[in-house]
Amino acid sequence: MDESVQPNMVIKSSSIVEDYEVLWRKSLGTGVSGPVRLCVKRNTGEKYALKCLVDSKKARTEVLLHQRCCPHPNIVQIYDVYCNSVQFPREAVARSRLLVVMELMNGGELFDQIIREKHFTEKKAAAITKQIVSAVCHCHSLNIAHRDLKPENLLLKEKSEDLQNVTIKLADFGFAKEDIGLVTPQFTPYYVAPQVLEAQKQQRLERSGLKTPPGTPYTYDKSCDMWSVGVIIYIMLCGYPPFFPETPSKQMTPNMKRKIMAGEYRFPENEWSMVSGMAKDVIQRLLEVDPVKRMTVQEFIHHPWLLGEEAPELALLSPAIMQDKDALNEVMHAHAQQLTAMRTPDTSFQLKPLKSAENPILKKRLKAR
Ligand SMILES: Nc1ncnc2c1ncn2[C@@H]1O[C@H](COP(=O)(O)OP(=O)(O)OP(=O)(O)O)[C@@H](O)[C@H]1O
Repeated sequence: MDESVQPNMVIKSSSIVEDYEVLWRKSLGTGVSGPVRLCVKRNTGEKYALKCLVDSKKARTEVLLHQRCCPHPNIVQIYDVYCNSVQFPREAVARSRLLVVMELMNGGELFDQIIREKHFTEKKAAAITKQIVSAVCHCHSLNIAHRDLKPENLLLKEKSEDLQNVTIKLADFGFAKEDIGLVTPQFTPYYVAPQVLEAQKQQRLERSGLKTPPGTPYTYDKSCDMWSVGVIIYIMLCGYPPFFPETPSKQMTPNMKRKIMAGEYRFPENEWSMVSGMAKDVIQRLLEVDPVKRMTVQEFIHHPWLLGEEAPELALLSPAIMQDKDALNEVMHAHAQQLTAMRTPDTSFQLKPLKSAENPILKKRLKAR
């Protein structure tokens, strides 16, 4: 048998070069897992993007969850996956790698296109958001949280003069997670207690053979995706992020964490006076501190702002502000850091086992048992 099969995933063990010509030196972009390369299907001449991942449980989860979310018009499509032994120059030995053939996104990253826009308006920002939300809605309805929603992972199908007509797709499922709300109780911050209850309810439903209804349940990881969408909209509308450190910093400062936890951000008059109240309402609901109260994707998809009917046609200041490449890189770095912080379980909230409690009243009670 040529293929190893996991539910929803077919991995070919035949050599990729039989089917595709891989242009190993042609990098389309680089991430932590190395360059994404160009490849051409031999029997059609069609071009694709190729991501090479060292074979591991994590890599297989990435591919599996990405494939589960395909096909969708706003998610980068996976066409083929191979598991081949590959040795790159400067490597001592060959390594088993997953070679993921994806649709080619020729238009680059979303923010690079926004910078080039001559007349970027709130209406366009709403149209872009609609596509992003459609992708997120699809993932969440399958109980998959993306957890790495950042501008670098929003790719354009092709280059265009006008963002209004371009298809935007979500890429990179490297941090995606099946999210049915199974949060280990000892790592659960107190404020997410309702979702633990919800998760337990869902577990009971699943055990009894009932399927999880689409769009539910509410869970922490999904709410993080919504927070990210809020940050991305905020930046599109004004050109800078809602939360930023006073001085440039490579690390996430305690003060930054405090600001995020307290929802401490503003709508400075200079850039925001030209933005509608409806857009601000959307941002406020997405940057809501309490993940339980934060707007879900199901709620957002019906929000009138997404229709863009009442959005002003005024040219926003954001493209000009984002042209400062260093500042923009700092913005993207800060957002990536914030996402990392959100993905890390907060061990400071670990609940002590009852037996090790120092509380004298508890000790007395335990003795009396
Ligand atoms: N389908 C595609 N078509 C064209 N370019 C792509 C495609 N997928 C990825 N790229 C380019 O390659 C870059 C890295 O891709 P990707 O984010 O999937 O890799 P990664 O190693 O997981 O990165 P990260 O460091 O963001 O986790 C992207 O930012 C983009 O510029």
